[in-house]
Amino acid sequence: MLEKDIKETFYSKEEIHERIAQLGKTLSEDYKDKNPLVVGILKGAVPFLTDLVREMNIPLEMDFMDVSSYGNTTVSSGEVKILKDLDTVVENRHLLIVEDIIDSGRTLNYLVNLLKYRQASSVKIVTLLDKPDGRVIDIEADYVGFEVPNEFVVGFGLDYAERYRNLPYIGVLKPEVYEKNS
Ligand SMILES: O=P(O)(O)OC[C@H]1O[C@H](OP(=O)(O)OP(=O)(O)O)[C@H](O)[C@@H]1O
Ligand code: HPA
Ligand SMILES: [Mg+2]
Repeated sequence: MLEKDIKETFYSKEEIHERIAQLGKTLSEDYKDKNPLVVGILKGAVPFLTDLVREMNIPLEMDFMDVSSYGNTTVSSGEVKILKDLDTVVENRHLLIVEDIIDSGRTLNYLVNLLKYRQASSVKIVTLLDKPDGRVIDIEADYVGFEVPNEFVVGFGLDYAERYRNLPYIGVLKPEVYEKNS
């Protein structure tokens, strides 16, 4: 059903699960005595976060924020809005922001500045995907799953017009899918 809209697969289900297991192991070592607050950015980070925390065999807490800069398009508007804030006080906490992708860098730049301003002890980023050629703001993740080329990718949390988040792998859509929508 969903497969018929996909032109090419970049990372398979198996490759993604293997990489998440490695990241979880590294993070378990780096955060073992820190009781980190794992901050998931809705909605794209949900599939990655739920798999990642189950590979982290240490005490941790979770909270979620919803910010938006894309709406239903493939181009960032440049403006970041908070749609849902954290419930947790972050002062003196070690924060690990979990994202599905860093593209322009605007979302994460905004979030890192905000959470540092709120006096977190440390703020680090783990992202499933990094699209370095999309960058408009100079920001890097501390932990990266995979690099992707400068194309609009979907799957494993990443959407096009709210669809394809439940695809269990990462790929690109056939051009006619966009044509149907425009
Ligand atoms: O580096 P950037 O150019 O800022 O892009 C990355 C952000 O954009 C997407 O979120 P979006 O705002 O589309 O919300 P969603 O996660 O609900 O799809 C993605 O999940 C990242 O949060
Ligand atoms: O390539 C992308 N795909 C889906 N959502 C995104 N948000 C930023 N970049 C992307
Ligand atoms: Mg999106």
